[in-house]
Amino acid sequence: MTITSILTDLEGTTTDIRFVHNVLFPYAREHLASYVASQWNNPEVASIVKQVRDEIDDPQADQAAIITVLTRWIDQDKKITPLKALQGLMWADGYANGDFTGHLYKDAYEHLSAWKKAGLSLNVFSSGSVSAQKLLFKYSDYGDLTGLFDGFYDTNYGHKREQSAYESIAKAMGTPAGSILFLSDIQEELDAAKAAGMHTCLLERDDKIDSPRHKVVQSFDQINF
Ligand SMILES: CSCCC(=O)C(=O)COP(=O)(O)O
Ligand SMILES: [Mg+2]
Repeated sequence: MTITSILTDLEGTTTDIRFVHNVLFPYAREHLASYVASQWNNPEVASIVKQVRDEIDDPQADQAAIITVLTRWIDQDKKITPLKALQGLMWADGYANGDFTGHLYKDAYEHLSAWKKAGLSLNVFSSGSVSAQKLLFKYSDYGDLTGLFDGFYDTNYGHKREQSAYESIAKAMGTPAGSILFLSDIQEELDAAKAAGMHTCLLERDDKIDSPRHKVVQSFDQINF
């Protein structure tokens, strides 16, 4: 197989799931009410509020109702596009204030850097918004790594367990699916990517994965192509 491009998931693949669940999500939950209240008239937030109202099919939902819904979605780890967009906006403050830096496994950092040097195209597909993806790499544990990447894709291209999302991303990348290697810790995401014609590799960072349907590795050190 000739791989020219990498498409990688973040949480559980390049980045410790505990950073996302124990640092990023609680930060967004803690700041949600004050952020929505203070930014209510900000056009970007107003557009997110409209998307939330559409999602819950309640065009009259007031500020308190919107905050309640978003808080519930955070608690349920819902991968809903307007929640992800809002989280990205809130995390910008946390990163800029130095409250946290974006976690990246050392092996991911080393291999992404080496692959870039070798001429591969590097791309991200995460449920986190494109802004949130860029923040994680701009303020990463290894400094500003945004320059490593050629493309960032989020759920505006479709959900990560849907084949059509991978087809749309391959099209946007201008690369045949058969030349793309998709990396993820979630089998259903890899199933969808494989159905779209991509090569796949399953990252098993912490827990053993039962009956793997894809090539399994414990770190980027073991990825060969
Ligand atoms: C961009 S960092 C935050 C990640 C996030 O919000 C999330 O839901 C994780 O999704 P992933 O698709 O990277 O597993
Ligand atoms: Mg993941």
